[in-house]
Amino acid sequence: MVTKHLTYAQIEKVPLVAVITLKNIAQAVPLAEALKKGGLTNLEITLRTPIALDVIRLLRDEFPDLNIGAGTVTDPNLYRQAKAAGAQFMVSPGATPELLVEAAKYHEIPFYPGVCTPSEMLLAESYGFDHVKFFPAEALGGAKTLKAIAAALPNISILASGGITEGDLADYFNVSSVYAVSGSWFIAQDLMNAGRWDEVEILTRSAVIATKNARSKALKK
Ligand SMILES: O=C[C@H](O)COP(=O)(O)O
Ligand SMILES: CC(=O)C(=O)O
Repeated sequence: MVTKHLTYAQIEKVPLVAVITLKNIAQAVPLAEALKKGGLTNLEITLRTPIALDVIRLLRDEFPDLNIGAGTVTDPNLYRQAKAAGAQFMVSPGATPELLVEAAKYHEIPFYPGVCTPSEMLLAESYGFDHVKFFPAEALGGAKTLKAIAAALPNISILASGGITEGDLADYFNVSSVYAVSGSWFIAQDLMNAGRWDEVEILTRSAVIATKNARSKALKK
């Protein structure tokens, strides 16, 4: 069983991860600044664009106080490249045995294998990963599905992602095994393209406050 890493604990402090896909590297620093001012510290840079590894390197240099991870880490080679770029955590939409073996070599870097089913959760756990990403959460039935799974697999911690918006947060955090959510609903591409960073900051602050409220209400139950 994986011990609780520093970065798992860091995500748990503000249990919200921004999922960021950037095509323009000039947006990286102003976006990270807006997210940071809004109170968010966990940034997942998806490896879906050619600049993604450069963005990770840049943000690690510029924001030593933020938790910068890599998303869409779909094979061992991408895992190694993201590690070399300085990613502090790794996320995948799904996982192959080869990827799980590679990630298991570096348990100091938290890895969230993507899962859809209890079988995939058990497979991830058998490689030592008890924190997984449930993706695409809303399309898979969202909190209702997770509640049913948590009844049988209460020790697998869930990062829920995919189609989640602010109004869904209470439902997710009411599921005992959900420890964090991730998404992009507060990072509107049109605001970024227009350089309206103040508005990104406002949306981020709202998402952070809603996340903290949803979790603290759930913990009091
Ligand atoms: O990694 C996850 C998703 O791409 C984030 O989902 P979202 O863009 O639907 O919030
Ligand atoms: C969707 C997802 O989990 C990823 O891109 O990493």
